[in-house]
Amino acid sequence: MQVFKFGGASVKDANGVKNVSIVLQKVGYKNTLIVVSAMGKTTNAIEVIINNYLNNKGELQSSIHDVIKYHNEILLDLFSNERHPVFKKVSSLFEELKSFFDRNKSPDYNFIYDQVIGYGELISTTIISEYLNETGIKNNWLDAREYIKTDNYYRRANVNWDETQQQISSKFDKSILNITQGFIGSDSNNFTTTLGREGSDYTAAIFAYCLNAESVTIWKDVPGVLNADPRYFENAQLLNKISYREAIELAFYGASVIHPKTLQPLQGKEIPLYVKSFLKPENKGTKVEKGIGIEPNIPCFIVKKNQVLISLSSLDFSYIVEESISEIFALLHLYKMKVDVIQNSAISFSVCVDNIYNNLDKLLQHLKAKFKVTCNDNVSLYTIRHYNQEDIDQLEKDKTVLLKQLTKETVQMVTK
Ligand SMILES: Nc1ncnc2c1ncn2[C@@H]1O[C@H](COP(=O)(O)OP(=O)(O)O)[C@@H](O)[C@H]1O
Ligand SMILES: N[C@@H](CC(=O)OP(=O)(O)O)C(=O)O
Repeated sequence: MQVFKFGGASVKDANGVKNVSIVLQKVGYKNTLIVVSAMGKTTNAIEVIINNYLNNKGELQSSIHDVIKYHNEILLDLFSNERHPVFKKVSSLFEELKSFFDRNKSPDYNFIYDQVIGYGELISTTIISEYLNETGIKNNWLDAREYIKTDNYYRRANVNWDETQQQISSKFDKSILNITQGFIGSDSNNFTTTLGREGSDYTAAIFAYCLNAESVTIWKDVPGVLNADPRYFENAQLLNKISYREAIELAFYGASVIHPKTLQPLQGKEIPLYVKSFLKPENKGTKVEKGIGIEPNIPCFIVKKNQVLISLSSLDFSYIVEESISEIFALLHLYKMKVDVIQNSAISFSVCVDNIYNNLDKLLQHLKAKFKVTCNDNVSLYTIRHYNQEDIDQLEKDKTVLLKQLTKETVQMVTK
């Protein structure tokens, strides 16, 4: 049993979908589960729909129409016969989405978000499943929400492993080619939940764990895991092999090529993870497995743009120690801030965060009641694993370093 994951970038247009079929034919698809994300930037587009529903009703219909149009163009390119049942299936999914807005009475943004955002994945898998059937790759479409069971912490739900294992063990047919959605699950009341942005890799790992799969392959627009994001660093090099530990560290520091939660279930059962190019599927890519370090052994660079550096000091020169630090962390948790780096001294505390859920203003308001607060937004966080001084000097050139932290293996710098 193997699990394949195709992300939004791999199915951003009709050619991408056609390429999924080519990849499957080249590498084989016996006893395979395919996990797919929403097409291209659909998740961002549905976020716009949700914001319009809540704050800008006048734009709601046109933002829905944009997403329908994008998918219709892909459908028309893939299916020459407009009477093909896929057209009806996709339009009923859009009808369902719209009818949620008509019915909904909840004012809870996180709940609304999760009921709507997963339509990107439901639609993409419907289109791809039908297209593969059309090209002779017979497959079975599964609703991931019937398998991935979670709590109701909407937008970053936690997996209920026992329930999920039970659903997968009792219902999943390993002998056929299955296709399902990444990113979504459901709670005990069967409301849709999501696993956090970019969570489809994690879905693949959850299924792999519960199915005792032999491997997971994430198909990417890059040759594999590189020692740096090629969008920001020239001459990024392919890492042939990395250990789970190293991959967890890279993902944790923000290497967006693998979702951070993905590695933990895989390493638990020593299921290897391959990261390969969907353009050159025959190439080896990167293998993540049990073992030591990285091969080749070179420094790895990670950059997270658009972060926020919050610096706090006490109003009355009292120490910022255990009690106040735990209070600060409670607020960071409450506002779902992703903490990147912290640094503290006697009367000051700095934290660099990723404001993923747009709660910064609320957090700052809360903090200002207790601390003197300064905030630098739009800063970049650079991390180098296995650094040397030359790399640091190179990075620091032309930048203002606001915070720097070194350990034996890792240096982190917040820069403006
Ligand atoms: N260390 C890295 N190695 C390879 N790619 C990286 C790395 N860090 C960041 N990336 C970026 O991740 C991108 C792939 O992720 P993403 O676009 O989210 O794909 P998907 O939609 O398939 O999930 C690459 O195009 C690359 O720019
Ligand atoms: N579609 C979701 C889940 C996901 O994992 O997407 P991708 O595989 O394209 O990063 C998102 O954009 O967050």
